Amino acid sequence: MIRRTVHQIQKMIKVENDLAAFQDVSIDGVSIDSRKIAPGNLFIPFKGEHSDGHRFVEDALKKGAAATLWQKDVPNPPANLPIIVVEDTLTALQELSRNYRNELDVKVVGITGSNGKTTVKDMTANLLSLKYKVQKTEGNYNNHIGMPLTILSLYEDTDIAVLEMGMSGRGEIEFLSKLARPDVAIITNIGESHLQDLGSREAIAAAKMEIIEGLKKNGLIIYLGDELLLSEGMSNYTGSAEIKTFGRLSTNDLYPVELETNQNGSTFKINGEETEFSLPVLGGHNVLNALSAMLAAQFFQIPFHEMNNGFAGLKLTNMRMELVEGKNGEKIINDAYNASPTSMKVAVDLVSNLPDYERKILVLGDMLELGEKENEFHFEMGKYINPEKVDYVFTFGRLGEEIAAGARSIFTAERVFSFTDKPALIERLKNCTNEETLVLVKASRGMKLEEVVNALIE
Ligand SMILES: CC(=O)N[C@H]1[C@@H](OP(=O)(O)OP(=O)(O)OC[C@H]2O[C@@H](n3ccc(=O)[nH]c3=O)[C@H](O)[C@@H]2O)O[C@H](CO)[C@@H](O)[C@@H]1O[C@H](C)C(=O)N[C@@H](C)C(=O)N[C@H](CCC(=O)N[C@@H](CCC[C@@H](N)C(=O)O)C(=O)O)C(=O)O
Ligand SMILES: Nc1ncnc2c1ncn2[C@@H]1O[C@H](COP(=O)(O)OP(=O)(O)OP(=O)(O)O)[C@@H](O)[C@H]1O
Ligand SMILES: C[C@@H](N)C(=O)N[C@H](C)C(=O)O
Repeated sequence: MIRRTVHQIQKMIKVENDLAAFQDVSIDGVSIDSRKIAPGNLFIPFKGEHSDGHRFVEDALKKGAAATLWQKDVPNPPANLPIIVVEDTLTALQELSRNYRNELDVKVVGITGSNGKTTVKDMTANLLSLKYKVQKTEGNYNNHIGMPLTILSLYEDTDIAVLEMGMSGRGEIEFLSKLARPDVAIITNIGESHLQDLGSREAIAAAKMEIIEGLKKNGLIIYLGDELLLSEGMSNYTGSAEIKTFGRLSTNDLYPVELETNQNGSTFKINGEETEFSLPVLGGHNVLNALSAMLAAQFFQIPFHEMNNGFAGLKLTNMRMELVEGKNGEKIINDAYNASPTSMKVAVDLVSNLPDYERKILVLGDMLELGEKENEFHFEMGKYINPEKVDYVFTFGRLGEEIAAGARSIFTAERVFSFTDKPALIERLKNCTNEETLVLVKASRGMKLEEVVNALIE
């Protein structure tokens, strides 16, 4: 992580006060939360929804912070302390990370897309770790605050940084890409996430393709070639970066052959290779995610035939197709981190086609931020479920009731239950499960459906 003196920091960001007395103070890492200060940190206070981080500056210093930023418009900065006054603490965080990134000899893989960013980030980091010292976005730190923090956590000797770039509006990916200046840019897919803000899938695709704006000239663009919005958008690309596509279609640079999925994961081969790859994570969509990671690893001279070792120990960030067991012996796929129609259909397909379960139950909640067609998306989701492959449908939330309505148009009524009260759903669900049952739990982050999973486990 970043290690610089106050003297050096003064050259990296615009400072508004005299720091002569603190020139040799050395910072080691950055924190935005005084409750998580590590010795030597630079504390960066933000004004938040509930409180102003400036209230915790002295506490942060007492807890071992070496120095702290202070936003100029906040009155009464404590005197005679290593306090660096700046115009705006968020801008200062971003500029510090931009300049730190440019001082490092690190290569960067930037990942965006509607679904799969975190998964592809984990896969790519695993493959690159076969040969390089790699750091990656932790958790979901992928926005205008999280990504700069990730960059500032990089060590001087890190070879490759794998950075997740998230967005919910136009211009956000361009900002992140120009800050991180990736060598490789991956666009996982175009779904419906953030339709509310962007208005159309075309606009979502355009927003994701902003990742090219900061891409190095001799870099590589990797995208889902099956997605027409991307292949059309990329047909206008006139830059000098290389382009590689992945997908199910054989028109892609990389595509799976002999793909088999089961309850332990998937096995597959790729065009032009004899190696059989084994992916220990559920879902055919994760094979596509793996292909994009493989193209990134190939760019850094890791041969395809060595990549199985990178998949072997793969553990995805939690709540992404996470298989756990409940108290009744039921298997639960905890896919509760987030949901959009594309990702929910992929999860329903997986459960519908997994063999060896006597009973399959879907627990589906609201998919948020879908805009004015949200009811239609949910009703269609309900109609998408196959009553010959799924036994019961439980829904949670206001929009979940639309899923139930859609399901009831093809299921008999006693197989569809809709709830707006989580304890009631849990109670009913517990009476439906045993060791031969498979349960899928999935909804948008805001629904916190992991609480259902936790209730089944505890
Ligand atoms: C700045 C910050 O830390 N915000 C987090 C904080 O928010 P809140 O406003 O509630 O803070 P408070 O008012 O409580 O406190 C103000 C500050 O004071 C600090 N502090 C407080 C108490 C104390 O004793 N000591 C202190 O120092 C405190 O740390 C504050 O800095 O808490 C919320 C709840 O935990 C957090 O959610 C909030 O985090 C914000 C949202 C954030 O952006 N955090 C980033 C680090 C991050 O990357 N978070 C990711 C999620 C990113 C995300 O949503 N990505 C989207 C796509 C991008 C959309 C983009 N348009 C956007 O706006 O995000 C996606 O779909 O993936 C994560 O947490 O996983
Ligand atoms: N290629 C894909 N196609 C469809 N759904 C996917 C794909 N990859 C992952 N998913 C699903 O999308 C959800 C989120 O996965 P992941 O966290 O990897 O994506 P993300 O883009 O980081 O999500 P978010 O933007 O919500 O943080 C999970 O339910 C996962 O199963
Ligand atoms: C935080 C935002 N980017 C997001 O993921 N929204 C989903 C839909 C949610 O919060 O549920």
